[in-house]
Amino acid sequence: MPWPGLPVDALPAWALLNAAVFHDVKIATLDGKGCGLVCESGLNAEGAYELPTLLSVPHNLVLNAGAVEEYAKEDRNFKQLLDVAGHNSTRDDILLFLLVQTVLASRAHQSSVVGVSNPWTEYIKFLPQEALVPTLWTEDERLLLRGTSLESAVNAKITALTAEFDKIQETSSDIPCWNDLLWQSRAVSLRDWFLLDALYRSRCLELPKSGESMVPCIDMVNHSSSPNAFYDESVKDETVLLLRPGVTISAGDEVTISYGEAKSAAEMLFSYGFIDPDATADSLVLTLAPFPDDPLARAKLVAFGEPPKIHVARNNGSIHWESSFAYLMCVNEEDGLDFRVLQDTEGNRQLRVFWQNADVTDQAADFESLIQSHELFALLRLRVVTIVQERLQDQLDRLTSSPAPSSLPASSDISATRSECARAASLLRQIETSILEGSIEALEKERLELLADANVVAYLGSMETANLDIVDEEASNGADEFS
Ligand SMILES: C[S@@+](CC[C@H](N)C(=O)[O-])C[C@H]1O[C@@H](n2cnc3c(N)ncnc32)[C@H](O)[C@@H]1O
Repeated sequence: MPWPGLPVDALPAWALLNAAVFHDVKIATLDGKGCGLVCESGLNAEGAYELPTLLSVPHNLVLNAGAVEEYAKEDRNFKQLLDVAGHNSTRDDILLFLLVQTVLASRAHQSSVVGVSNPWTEYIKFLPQEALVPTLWTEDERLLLRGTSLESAVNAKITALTAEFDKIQETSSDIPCWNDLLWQSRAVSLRDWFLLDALYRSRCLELPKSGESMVPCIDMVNHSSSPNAFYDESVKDETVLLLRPGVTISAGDEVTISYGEAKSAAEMLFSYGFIDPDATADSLVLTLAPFPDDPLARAKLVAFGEPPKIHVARNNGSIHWESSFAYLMCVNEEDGLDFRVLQDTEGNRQLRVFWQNADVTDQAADFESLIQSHELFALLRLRVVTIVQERLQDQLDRLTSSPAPSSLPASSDISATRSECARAASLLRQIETSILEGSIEALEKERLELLADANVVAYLGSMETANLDIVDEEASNGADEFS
């Protein structure tokens, strides 16, 4: 759709009309970051009893689950759309609302029987029409993520977004007014849906009272690893941007908040389209799949109930990793694992998980605790460490065998990629390579320690003897056949 746009210079007029108040700050265009908020005169929160307010936004402008419901009460056509295509999550409902506002904004000069205008119909015109999040990268650009933890995450998100868009089209095409407005005139494309998703992800906030929300004007504030401001909800239910305690800022300084100190480089790039090398948590998350030849693989996945993952983090040089599924993955029937399908009196069938004859269905996601007291815990831990180490090694091999953006010749496809994407991908690759190398080394150390554990040595010794006995037996059976 022709994306509606307004210059950001017009934002103060919108703010005035809608009672959003800027105090000593203004919107400005900043190098490499799009728009941002800049201080107009010096402010000081040192020893202040009341922290200086930089921006206040009335509650009626906050876009959250409740606001979408309220809008649906005013607009029965939107209610119909929401009823067939929404009500799955706050995010989905907000995206549907934004989709409608965008179409209304882009058709402002044309008469339409659907859609009630509201402050967001205008505000959406100030939002950027581009976002550097990888779901909006070109195919060539996405190749730069090969081997990083974002490779599969971005592909999965693209598949999910495409399915969402197809579903909205399918369910709303039966409603004549929405069919006319959204689909028949081809007003909306899949790329629009990707952009709305990117805008939502990079601009939504978690407010103490209003929950997951988009807040106009406050969503213009950029991120810094040493932020000078923070947002909150006031007693009057306004969303306010306040100067941080103890902070002094001068005219011309940029006002910034933190988008989350605990976010990894991959999360920052995925949600916001940039990586702040000073402020990302040294961590990564990888998917984990059960052994392809495990006959219990399907049951384990169903019992676990969520996509299996490995989390790795490095704090002050020491590695921490966690993978609940790896514990379930490494136990089998001979260890005491069992699955039974039980049927209740109403005929509903349910998969139950048993560990050493006890029903542990409710603890299936925490097998680490369940096996702590097992006499062969060290052996089970060795299996888990080996699984995790092999998965990380596979990832590292994939990462290092795909060429880094900077090592590609100018004539290669890299020239078809934007430099911001190449820079971000290159930084992500460096960060993840270093975490993977450090983690593999730590896991190898633990693996060697476990191999020296007395119980493990005794168990492996007994297995070797048993194997030799089988070989002897087979050899003597073979001799019989030829005698
Ligand atoms: C909440 S919006 C902030 C307003 C945005 N700059 C604009 O022009 O509308 C978040 C987006 O701003 C940009 N951004 C914020 N902080 C940044 C930073 N420190 N470095 C680079 N880009 C940043 C990213 O594009 C991010 O997705």
